[in-house]
Amino acid sequence: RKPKGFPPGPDWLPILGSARELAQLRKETGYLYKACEELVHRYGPVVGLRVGKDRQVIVSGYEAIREMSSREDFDGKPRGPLYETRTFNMRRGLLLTDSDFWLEQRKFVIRQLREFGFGRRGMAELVQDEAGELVKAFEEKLSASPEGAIVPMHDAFGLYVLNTLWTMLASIRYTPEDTELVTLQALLNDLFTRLDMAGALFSQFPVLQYIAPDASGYTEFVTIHQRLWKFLRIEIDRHIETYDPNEMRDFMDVYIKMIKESGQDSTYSELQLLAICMDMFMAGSETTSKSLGFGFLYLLRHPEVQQRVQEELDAVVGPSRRPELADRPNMPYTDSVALESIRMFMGRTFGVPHRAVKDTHLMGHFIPKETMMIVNIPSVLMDKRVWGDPENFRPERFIRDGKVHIPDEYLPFGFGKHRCLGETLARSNVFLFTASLLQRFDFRVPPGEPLPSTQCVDGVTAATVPYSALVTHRVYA
Ligand code: HEM
Repeated sequence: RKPKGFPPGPDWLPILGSARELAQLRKETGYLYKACEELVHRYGPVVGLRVGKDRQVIVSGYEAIREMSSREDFDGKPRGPLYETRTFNMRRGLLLTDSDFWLEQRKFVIRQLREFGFGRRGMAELVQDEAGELVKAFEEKLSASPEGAIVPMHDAFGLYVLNTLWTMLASIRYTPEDTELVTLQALLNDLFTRLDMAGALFSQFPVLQYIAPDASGYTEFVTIHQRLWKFLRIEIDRHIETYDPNEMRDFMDVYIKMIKESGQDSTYSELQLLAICMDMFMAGSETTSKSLGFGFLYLLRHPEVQQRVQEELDAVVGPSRRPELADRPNMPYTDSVALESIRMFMGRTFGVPHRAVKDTHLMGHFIPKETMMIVNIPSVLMDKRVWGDPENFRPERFIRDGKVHIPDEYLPFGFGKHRCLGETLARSNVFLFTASLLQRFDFRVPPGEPLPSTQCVDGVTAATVPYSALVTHRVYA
């Protein structure tokens, strides 16, 4: 039964709830975010649904999202098999935890990451080094065919983005030869195209875990996560074995120190460390690399944007030294290309869901305790009233009087207490990776191929369709 005053939305059928209407809309429009656009059109900015066992509310538009994200009533994170299976059937990590446990852990993680790299100087060096490695990888591809190489771009960045994070976490750099890591990234990417931020079939209809574990995707979900746990566990064990209390090498060391010092009843544990690493692995690397994937797709479609970035690079950096993060204030156009790349990615991706921790109201509607709140970020980042032409890749939209101006409605990193803690690193990576590649190379559509499509692949986070670029060395005048 719909609770009285619950937000308007599709009918609730027995067992299925609104799942059929939502699935139908998704089929017609091709994407969950487009289906939600249609629901907003029909019912308004706060839409109420029931999908299987989950009572869900889709929150859309700047006003509603800002209000929801800034109120403690909605600071909870969803419960249920999807969210807990990934962390050993417990509520662990940072992405999907709440209450005092999450507050304490989030505070600790932010403080320690600042120590090991988020602080401006440390992070700048780290990101610059990794951008250098990325350029080197492209140089190698070109060494075999100096007249130009066809490079798959949609997955060109994952490893290097992950390295910026993993150096801080565990002093590790991976290479393309680390096959288990490359396989894991591919498996997770693939898995994420079959789930979405609103849940998974086996989570909304938990009985499917038992009667149809394979068909509902449950077995695959568990198997891939077990493989990831094993992979991350090896590094944690290595840190425990070589731990020296007098020499803190990275985040893992300080976390282990905290476990040793804080005792059994504290929120610090090896499983929590493993869950934090897993959250970082997922939230930190694929979001940034997919933003870069969207960015380069639009650069191929808009050679004039690429040329303007290169003109700015020539004027500010020149050909003989590498771009640095310190150049960013003098490169508003390239910085805006980074902002626009992230907008194009999150303009098709939902935020991490929240949960109402008590009976409350939002925009005049009654929201019962335990309702899952789905944050429709595309409704703001693709809002015509805010951006005018949101579908167009137009970095100039962020420039006012020659400086970068970020409107309040630019919220790809969320809002409020759960706001993304990797924003600084993500923006730095997208800026510097883009600048470093465009300083050395030109990117064009391979001869005979059409422009890469802007149709994306739906999933937990949106991805570009696979595409390649013809990469050549830049010729300086
Ligand atoms: C372009 C890249 C990125 C985008 C678009 C992005 C976006 C987001 C969004 C929308 C949220 C949810 C905020 C909310 O619930 O209101 C979030 C949370 C989070 N992000 Fe990011 N993120 C990015 C990169 C990163 C990076 C590099 C890291 C790692 C350092 C990271 C770690 C996290 C964590 C741990 C959370 C959970 C925060 C909490 O609930 O306390 N993200 N991110």
